[in-house]
Amino acid sequence: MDEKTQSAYQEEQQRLEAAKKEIDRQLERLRKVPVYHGTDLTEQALESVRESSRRSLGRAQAEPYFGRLDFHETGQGEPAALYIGKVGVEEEKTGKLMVIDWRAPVASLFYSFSGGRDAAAYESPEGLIEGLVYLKRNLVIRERILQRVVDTYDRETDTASAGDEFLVYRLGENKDNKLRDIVSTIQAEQDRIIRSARNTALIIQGVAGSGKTTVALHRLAYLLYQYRENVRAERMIIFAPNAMFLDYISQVLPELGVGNIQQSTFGEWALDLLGHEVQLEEPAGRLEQWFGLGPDRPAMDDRAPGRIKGSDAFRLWLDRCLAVYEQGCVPEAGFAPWEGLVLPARKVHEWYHVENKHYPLLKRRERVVARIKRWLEMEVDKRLPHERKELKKKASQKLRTYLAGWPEYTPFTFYKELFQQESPFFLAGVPQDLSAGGWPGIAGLAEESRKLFRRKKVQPEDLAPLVHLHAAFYGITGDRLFDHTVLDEAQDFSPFQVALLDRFTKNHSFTILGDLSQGIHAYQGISAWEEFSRLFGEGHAAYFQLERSYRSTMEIIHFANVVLSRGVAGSLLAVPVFRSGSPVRVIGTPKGDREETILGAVRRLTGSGYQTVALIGRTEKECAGLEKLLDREGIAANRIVAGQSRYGGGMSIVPAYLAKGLEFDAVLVLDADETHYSATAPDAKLLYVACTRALHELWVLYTGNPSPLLETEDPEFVSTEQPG
Ligand SMILES: Nc1ncnc2c1ncn2[C@@H]1O[C@H](COP(=O)(O)OP(=O)(O)OP(=O)(O)O)[C@@H](O)[C@H]1O
Repeated sequence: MDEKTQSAYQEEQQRLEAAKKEIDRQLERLRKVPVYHGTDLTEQALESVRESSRRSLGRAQAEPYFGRLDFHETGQGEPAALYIGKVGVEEEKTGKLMVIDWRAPVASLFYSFSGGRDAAAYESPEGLIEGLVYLKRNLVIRERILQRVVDTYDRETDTASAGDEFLVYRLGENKDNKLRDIVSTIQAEQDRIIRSARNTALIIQGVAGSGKTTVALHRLAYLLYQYRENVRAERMIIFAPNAMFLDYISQVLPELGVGNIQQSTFGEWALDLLGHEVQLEEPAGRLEQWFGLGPDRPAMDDRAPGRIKGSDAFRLWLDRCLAVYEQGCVPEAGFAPWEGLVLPARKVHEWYHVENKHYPLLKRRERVVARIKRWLEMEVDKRLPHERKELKKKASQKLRTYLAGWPEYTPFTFYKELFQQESPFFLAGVPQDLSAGGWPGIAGLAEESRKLFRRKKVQPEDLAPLVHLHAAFYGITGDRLFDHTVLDEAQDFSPFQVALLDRFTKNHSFTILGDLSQGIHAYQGISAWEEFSRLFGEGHAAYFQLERSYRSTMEIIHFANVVLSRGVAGSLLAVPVFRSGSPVRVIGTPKGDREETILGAVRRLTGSGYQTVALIGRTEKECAGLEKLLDREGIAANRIVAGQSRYGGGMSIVPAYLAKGLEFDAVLVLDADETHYSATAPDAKLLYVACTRALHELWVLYTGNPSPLLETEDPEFVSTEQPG
């Protein structure tokens, strides 16, 4: 350690001792105050403030801060040393900020400043604040002990070289089985997204490992801090592809001190809203259909049911059907409860189409029916008392018949009817362009849907239409509205889903993140982000692109980029952080040696001290075979299957299509031959997903001929030697 570093270390050591003392003292004092359980409202409010302080200080105790920025604000006395941590802490006596919350405006400088003698600036509620940065320092404190002091900028020497070095040090660490917060190393391009204004739909295209999921979670924490008067955690929601992924990311928000944010899959949310009127068809068969091998795989193009039912055109078609229903649902004839009396159709139409126009469809029906009943009662009352009983009986029978011509649909019964060729809505609603071949598969699709609906089952792509109908029939109540909505793996969402969620989200407040290159569910997702941005209308959406990848070593990223570019022309390629590791190993073996090679590779990787290792197969069946193989050798592994809700970590066996979003210290991709991964876009995306799950080490195994997507030539990044 040179002299300068030593003195910096000592200075920080002293400062840390003082900070710990102050935090401990405050916490001790607060813990001594008995917890108030009474009913006095003022006392309750005070208790809630104390409880929140106890929690914050408790979190600050182990790691009070992670960064320091010496900033001299223009026009102010002296440079101030600002310490930045996960929670803000005030010095009790002076009220001075001892630690600044990472989300505070001034802390943004810590992330955006990348060196240079020029003035730096940050946005504050009072306007733009300018000044000079003298020092930017990263501090690693673990369990109250100062472990590292790294200056990433020093004005004296005007150096800003160590920024990446510190990041690379953090990235080089092994991962346990959960995603973690990144507050100490948020990058400037990520920070811009995190701190973007609330009332815009952010669409973030980011390469694999660019921190999209992590950034979205940090953004939630930021919004809760910055707009605490207007947004509530329980009114925010994260939609993720499956329950296991939600489990995998479940640590980040608590680490950031945020609780109570709703987390769901789109399916769960929709089924709940529909009161479980329908059930989802088991996903396994569908996944097998799309991710199986052989010639029966359907084309992932616009003819896929998910693309049709998820399109905006389908939503517009539904709206036309609803309009047809709305126009024609009130019976043509008037209501005649008994001979000589008629409630003219004109009157009922007026009640429905004019007076109650602003109510949702079924609410309107309810109100008009109640009105007819009131009218009837008044008419009965006008008659002689001894006639009334008989007339009432007759009238209710007539009313039943009258209302039978005005059916009370549920979202599902209405939707079901749209798929019947003879339905008036189906015929009246199908737009010309569709029947003229806009949706070539529509007839087959309708037939498939009819079969499924008979069993009261639906596919995922039916859920957005059903919720759309639900909203038209019953409206959207205030308690269903979100202050902010996050869509992770958004490339797998349909335009219909996004347009629908926009109705449930206040002020287009969205964070939509994904990667088109990982769009392996192209049978339901999108092929360009404009499919979403145009839904929000001019000025309501902003687009960001993240190109740097933080997860994997340079060698792995280089290798994965080749896979992608060989299958998908013109795709956005990841730029690695300068972190070098071992070359990717591409190992070809004769068929008879496959099992031995796999076992050898597994033993080598698990013996290398990695905490998480994944064997990524192509199909569910092949993964089951791998599980058996390891089991026979007494090697413990968790096989990941569709629909599971927990992520176990350690050694995993997983089909590539379920590995999306996850990451592992080391990855072994199996069966990367020409049959399993051909030079097509869907296969390239799948193999790209598999390869980009690896942080530090990637091995790719094949028997027979290698996949044409594999790079086997470049010795700088790839080794084809058999491991000794
Ligand atoms: N600024 C950063 N500092 C440290 N680590 C980072 C940073 N940004 C991202 N990472 C790490 O990179 C990895 C990838 O992050 P994340 O899973 O959020 O990326 P992603 O873009 O959602 O990936 P994918 O699309 O491949 O699922 C994680 O381990 C995360 O902690």
